[in-house]
Amino acid sequence: MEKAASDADPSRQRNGFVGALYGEFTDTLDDRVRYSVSLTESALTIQKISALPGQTKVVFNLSDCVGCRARSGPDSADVGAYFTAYFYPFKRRWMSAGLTRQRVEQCFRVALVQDPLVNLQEAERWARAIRDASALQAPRRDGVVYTELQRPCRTMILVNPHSGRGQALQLFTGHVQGMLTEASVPYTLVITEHQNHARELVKKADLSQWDALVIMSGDGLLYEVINGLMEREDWQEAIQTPLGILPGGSGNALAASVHHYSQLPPAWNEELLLSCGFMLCKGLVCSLDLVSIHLTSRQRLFSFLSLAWGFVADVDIESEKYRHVGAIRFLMGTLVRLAALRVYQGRLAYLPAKDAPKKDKASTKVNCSNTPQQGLFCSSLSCSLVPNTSSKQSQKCTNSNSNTITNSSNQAASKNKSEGQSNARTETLVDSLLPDLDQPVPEAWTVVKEQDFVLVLAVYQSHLAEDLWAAPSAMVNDGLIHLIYVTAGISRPALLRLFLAMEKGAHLECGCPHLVYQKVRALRLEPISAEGVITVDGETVEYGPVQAQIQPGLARLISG
Ligand SMILES: Nc1ncnc2c1ncn2[C@@H]1O[C@H](COP(=O)(O)OP(=O)(O)OP(=O)(O)O)[C@@H](O)[C@H]1O
Repeated sequence: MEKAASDADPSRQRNGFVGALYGEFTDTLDDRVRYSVSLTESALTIQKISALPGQTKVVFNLSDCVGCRARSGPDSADVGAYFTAYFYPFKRRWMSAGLTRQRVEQCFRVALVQDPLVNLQEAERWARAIRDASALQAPRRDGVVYTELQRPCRTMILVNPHSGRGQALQLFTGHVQGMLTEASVPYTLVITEHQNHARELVKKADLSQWDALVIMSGDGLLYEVINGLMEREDWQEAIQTPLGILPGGSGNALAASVHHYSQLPPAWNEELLLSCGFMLCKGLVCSLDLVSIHLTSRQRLFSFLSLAWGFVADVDIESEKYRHVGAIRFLMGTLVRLAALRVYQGRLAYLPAKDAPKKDKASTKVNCSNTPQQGLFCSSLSCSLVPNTSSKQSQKCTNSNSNTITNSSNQAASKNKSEGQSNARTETLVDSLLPDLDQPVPEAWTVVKEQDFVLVLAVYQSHLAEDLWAAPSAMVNDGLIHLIYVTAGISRPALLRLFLAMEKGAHLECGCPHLVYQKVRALRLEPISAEGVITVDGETVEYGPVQAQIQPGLARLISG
């Protein structure tokens, strides 16, 4: 029998949570087993009544709860009603070390009176109170600014049925669908039919119908969605649509990064999927850095993960044929490419981030003392908005592979002139740190002396794949491009050691003289080698000169 429900007492309201609840309910299978159940703003405590001495109560943190649902009895003979709370607390893995989220449900029978409707109302009251309290108890990290997803969150879930080992749809139905139902997240499943299907769809979609766009695939599908959103006339608003990631690919770099940011023990495969599903149900949203990438044909792309050239890009593309083996495809690709190790010739320059170390053994910092470049070291949003008619858009491409990286003091500065101009209807995002691709880089940039590389990798999330912790200090919105390059001369064993160390994020501490790591805000790469592969977020793009700049916090990501 319920003893003290205080939902009407406003003095007990805090942060939207309405008072504590206490009740006594029976077991769903055995009426003789009774439980006392109490709900506070942070926990649900359950104790068996007349428990034997030594039997302790069970406490569930509401930060682990995704939802609670009420229902009436299965048939008219049962006057009782039921409510079930769904938790995903950390538990020790079966047969292996470490902790992982595991599903636990707690179901109670409410039979206060003989009137089934009254019992149902009581069950619903409990379910609502548990849901409301749980929504306020999402696991948050200190120092991260979150907003909360709209509730109920109308979610479009895009699934690429061919991603990874071709099991994304089965993984969704097996591991995520039930969780979303438990969390009362209404969703519409869209199964992509071809490449660029998702891109075209989000480009034309009525986004007022959706509170979140979630991708159940590898990183390639999210890349499509982000670029589709940025191609819209209303891109400024569109790119604010919260994005979510559920790992269904073979790399799953963003999913691994998001899991890592939430400071949880490492997780792979289905455990990683469960973790990302849990974050989706909890519905916290933070900002996500994007990187604006300019190709030689003037095409502009938006990237959330990486820009790669050389070894990493080759392995990514060449290992596509091993995708049926899952994440291990990268190791197989690495071994194959190591056997045929290549040197890639090109020029590299970058704009160091303000707090980057001043000295870099492998780089030449060009004197910039007499040029007013402060504007280039923006610590906040380094973009501006100009009408679509901007001359930048209409300029003809005169660039080629023979372009030479040199420094110039006036290029980016002249770009800054356009800052502040805007047109409410069609605005274009301007990359104020970047000169035109056919112009020299500004003087504040560092031009790398070496021209023989094994790899150049710009990454803006912590992970490049589930087991490749490429940029250990990277955060979802740190406003930084983490530039890693390896110069020619590295031995095969040393390169293999680097990749093996990357599994634990230890490659930067290997003391490898060929590896350089820099935090930057913009970069330019000009391949000299006639043939090669450049990838953006794991997708092949046009080969040739390319430059990029960070656009801090341009998008929004469901995170934890
Ligand atoms: N139905 C589809 N048929 C064929 N290609 C698709 C389809 N849906 C999406 N694609 C494309 O497939 C490519 C790979 O998708 P995605 O990166 O999401 O999966 P993946 O390559 O298996 O994952 P990962 O990048 O983690 O290895 C992307 O270029 C995407 O645009």
